[in-house]
Amino acid sequence: MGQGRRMKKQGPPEPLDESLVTRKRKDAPPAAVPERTKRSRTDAREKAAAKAAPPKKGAAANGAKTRVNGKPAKKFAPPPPSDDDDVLSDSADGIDGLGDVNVTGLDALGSASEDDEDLDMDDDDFADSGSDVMDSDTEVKRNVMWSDDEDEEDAEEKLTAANIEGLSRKLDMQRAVEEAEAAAELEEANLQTNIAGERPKVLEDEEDEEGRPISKLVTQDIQLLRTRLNDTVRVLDDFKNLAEEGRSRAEYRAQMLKDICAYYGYSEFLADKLLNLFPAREAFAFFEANETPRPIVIRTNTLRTHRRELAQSLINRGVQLEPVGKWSKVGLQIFESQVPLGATPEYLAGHYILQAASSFLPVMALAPQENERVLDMTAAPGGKTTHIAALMKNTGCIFANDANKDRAKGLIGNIHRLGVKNSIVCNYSALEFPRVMGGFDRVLLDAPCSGTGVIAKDASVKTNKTEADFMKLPHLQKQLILAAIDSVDHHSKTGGYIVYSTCSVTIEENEQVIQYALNKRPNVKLVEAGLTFGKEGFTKIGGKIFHPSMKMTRRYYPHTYNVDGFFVAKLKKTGPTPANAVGVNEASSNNGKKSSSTVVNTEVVDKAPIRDEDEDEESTFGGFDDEEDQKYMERAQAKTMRRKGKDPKAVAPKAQSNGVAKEAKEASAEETSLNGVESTEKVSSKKEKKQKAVQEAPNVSEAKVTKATGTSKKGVEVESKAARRKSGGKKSKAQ
Ligand SMILES: C[S@@+](CC[C@H](N)C(=O)[O-])C[C@H]1O[C@@H](n2cnc3c(N)ncnc32)[C@H](O)[C@@H]1O
Repeated sequence: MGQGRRMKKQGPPEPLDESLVTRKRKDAPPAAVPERTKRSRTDAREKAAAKAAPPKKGAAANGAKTRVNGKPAKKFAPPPPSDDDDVLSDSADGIDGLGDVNVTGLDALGSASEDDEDLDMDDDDFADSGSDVMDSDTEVKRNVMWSDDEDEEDAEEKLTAANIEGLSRKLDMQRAVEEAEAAAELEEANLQTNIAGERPKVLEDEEDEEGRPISKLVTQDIQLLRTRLNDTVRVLDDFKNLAEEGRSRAEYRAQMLKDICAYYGYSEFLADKLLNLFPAREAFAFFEANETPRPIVIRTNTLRTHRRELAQSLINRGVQLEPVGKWSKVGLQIFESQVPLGATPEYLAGHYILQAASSFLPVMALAPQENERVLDMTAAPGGKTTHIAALMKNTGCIFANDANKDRAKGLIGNIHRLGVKNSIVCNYSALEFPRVMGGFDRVLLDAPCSGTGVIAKDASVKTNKTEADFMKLPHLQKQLILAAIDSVDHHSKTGGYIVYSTCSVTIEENEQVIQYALNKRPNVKLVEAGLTFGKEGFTKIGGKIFHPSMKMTRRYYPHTYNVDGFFVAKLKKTGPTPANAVGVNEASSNNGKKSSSTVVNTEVVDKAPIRDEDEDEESTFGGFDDEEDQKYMERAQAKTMRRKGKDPKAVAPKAQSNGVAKEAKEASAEETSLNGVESTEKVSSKKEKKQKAVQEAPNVSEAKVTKATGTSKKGVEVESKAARRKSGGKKSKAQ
């Protein structure tokens, strides 16, 4: 961390200090340069670093040291195995941040939050956020922060004198450094900012064959490059007054893109994609924030301890910490540690897990209740599964699934260490759900993604993502979200929710996936995620228009909340998936192999009850008995008719059996059109009756019961199965 960088808390930002808006990062004191240069991938920056940077104090690349503003780096043991891993790639462990505790210091550029509604959403949050919490009324604030989730008795306790002293010292130092930095930056900014009214000369006169300005700075002077970036941003901010005559906005944007690639080391493809997300100034802040790691955060495992107890134990070991913010009851932000956080007795005893703050958010949105059945579709290494278990107080049942066996081992390790007792680990492609199992009260889909929200953790994302990735990943994400929706029981008395999250900020992986789900599944709607901060999802961007309810989704950025970039959406399932809906896996591949379930296009599995059949039953099941099926179908039809007030005996048996599929279709259509509580009850009782009929039927095996339920529910499926039976085909595994 460079000198002068401010230790900033995670969560909603403190109100902006307008006087700082003109501060420029380019003017940061020299010590800050190597910090940025550390992540540079360009020759230019390496050269500049060699020229300008003093030798680095305490490299943080291995995440082995924690240090606080200007303090000498303290020895810090290597991090523990990944607890929190939100990127598909294994390299992006949530604990990379064990390196420098750092902040973006981007309030100077922070126009991002100026229009953020959340600014006035929860005043309390702001009371806690910001680096100035430890001023003279530190203790008062601290008590406020601690008291929200713990016993009153606890709330009255004080932190140990040692910790308070340590924190006070640290804050004094921070404040001094910050003030000096602010003064220096302002002074330099005044010097360097063009004289009022003068238009900065940003664009080169020479042009390439496509008419774009040719930059001569890239390999020459990193500081000048940064100055030009600053100036370009200023021009784009106030184009009318600052642009050179005859120059277009596109020219300045092209210049900015080029300079961002050169300065931060992005591929042009990705830089362009990210640049498109924000206005110029905010984009600059975003790129800049990706150059510094997010603060280290641990999540208290409330299955084993309380946050206060944990904090006290760690303080006694020389860890300086604070509650992460009022928005979380379990997070602790680590400022400095004398001990390896991944090897303390508390860690080994499962009292906490190292987890990025933003990873708390999807689980908070999911809000699992005690005694529910929850599916965590992509669970490894288990940061969120174990959080879900804690919120459920180890009751109910969590199915923690991951397609990657090796990663599932880490998941099992965390489950054991944290004392989770209500979880079953499975190793399926999530695309196989709900065929594997359905009827969940809630499903979390923390989807594999490109990791554009965690570039600070994994700088390789800057260059290794291609256009193909942004086609393949969204494709998978779209299939996964359909599987997630179809796995939820819309009858659930307590739930019926799906949470979709990614640690990416791209539109393709977020809003577009949700829009796809809304299009393909009319039986879901977006609902408020219940998170106290976060920017609204886009309803309109770059010519794309999304459903107005998309604003209920939440976006998180490093530069606005000092957390990893994240996206969270919460959906409520309001009815069964229509039988004619597009099935999961249609034309999709599963790890390169065509999924077995592609066989039946019409089969959209959406079943509330869990299938009882297991592998053995599946393999020994010898096919359907037409006669027996006939009896069952007649019985089911009779029930349906009685329910509708008709007398089944008044209808000829042949007509009855012929009418089965039609009735089933009608019932399905009826269910589909139902909405809201009242209708959910109707559907529920209908389904219960169906199930009862099935259970009452003599000589019907468990396997058949499930099949039969499915048959009566899905007319289309009846037809395709009947057709297969007629052609003599045996039941395939895919069925
Ligand atoms: C973002 S990480 C999940 C992080 C996890 N939720 C946590 O909090 O620790 C995405 C996970 O999805 C898994 N995955 C990728 N494709 C999958 C699929 N088709 N089915 C199930 N899991 C998959 C990856 O192995 C990876 O562990």
